[in-house]
Amino acid sequence: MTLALTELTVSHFRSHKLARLSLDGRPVAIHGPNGAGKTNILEAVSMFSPGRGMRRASAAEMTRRPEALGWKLSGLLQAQGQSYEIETWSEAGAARQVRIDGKSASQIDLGKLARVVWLIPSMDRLWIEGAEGRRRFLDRIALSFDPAHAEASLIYEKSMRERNRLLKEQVRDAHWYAALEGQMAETGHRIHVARMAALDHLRTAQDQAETGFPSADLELVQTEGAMPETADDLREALNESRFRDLAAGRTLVGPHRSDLYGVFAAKGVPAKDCSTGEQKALLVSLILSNARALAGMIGAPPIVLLDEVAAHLDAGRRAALYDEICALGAQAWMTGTGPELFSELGDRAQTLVVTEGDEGSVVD
Ligand SMILES: Nc1ncnc2c1ncn2[C@@H]1O[C@H](COP(=O)(O)OP(=O)(O)OP(=O)(O)O)[C@@H](O)[C@H]1O
Repeated sequence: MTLALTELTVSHFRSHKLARLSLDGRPVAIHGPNGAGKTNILEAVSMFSPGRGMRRASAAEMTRRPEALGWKLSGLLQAQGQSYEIETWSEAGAARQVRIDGKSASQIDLGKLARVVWLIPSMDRLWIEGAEGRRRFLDRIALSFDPAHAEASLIYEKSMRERNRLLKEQVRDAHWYAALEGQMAETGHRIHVARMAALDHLRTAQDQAETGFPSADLELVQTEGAMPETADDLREALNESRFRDLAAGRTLVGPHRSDLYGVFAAKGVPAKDCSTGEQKALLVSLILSNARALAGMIGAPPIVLLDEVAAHLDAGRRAALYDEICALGAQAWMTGTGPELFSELGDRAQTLVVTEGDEGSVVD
């Protein structure tokens, strides 16, 4: 089975006034000069996944300046052996809407059809910078396996923000906390289970891989103590932590205190101490494992967005990446400044050229 966009219309989105793309299911190699609007196309595709897309931008930031009041993305998606008309849009900075085959739907409904995963340049420092980026990276992987993960994360974060507000205001009345902690315990436990399951899927897929990319030993660790094992344990831990949390002015226990620890398996070196190229190769390896695992689970690999990945790999690894993408049958959308970065793909990919025109980006 395949999972691919065969049409994409990008309207008033970032630098694109109106772009109509016809896709044939092959990987899509997009090249053009800096600032032309290549990444904006990948970002548009990422908006078919639940949440704020690969740049985590607000609806207003994505609206084409200066004239537009909103943006719209529509496409024809081949998924689960069928063709779906999918649309998502935002008007005047309002919450993003979704329609599938003309009917109003949720972002998660769309995410169940359009599984999308990505690697973007800001992830280059993933292993070096703070734990939040690594949690987000893992959550995206978990979400690709189960789009409802997005909902659990949203509810958890909302409840935690509210609890942190109470803590900051030094509210000591237990009854204000009980319901919030109940909700945090239930969703927090779901988040933890989904992350552990995602890691299991990745490990299995890595073991089966013969891609020439290094594999990573991955562990989910807690910044402090251990993650409570059940929802009840987490509720109790939150309850017990109240006085400590009041002193800190924030919640100190829960899945928001988890971190993803990675080791370059063959060398036994923590990912953060690997060379820049090795760190990139580890990320590519993880995204390929994600795609392979998902193909095993739902019968089709996800749509894979690789922003400026080709330029950072040597020719051998680039060829290995392309071979793996083609072997998986994934519709990978890849960007680079010149066509030479995609030469190893030959006619296995479709090429789009993006340039800057008088009225915004032009796609040929
Ligand atoms: N809301 C917006 N309205 C209009 N233009 C925008 C908006 N947001 C970003 N842009 C423009 O989009 C362009 C950047 O597009 P994009 O990030 O897709 O470039 P790119 O082709 O991937 O370039 P690079 O090779 O440098 O990464 C910039 O010129 C920027 O000014």
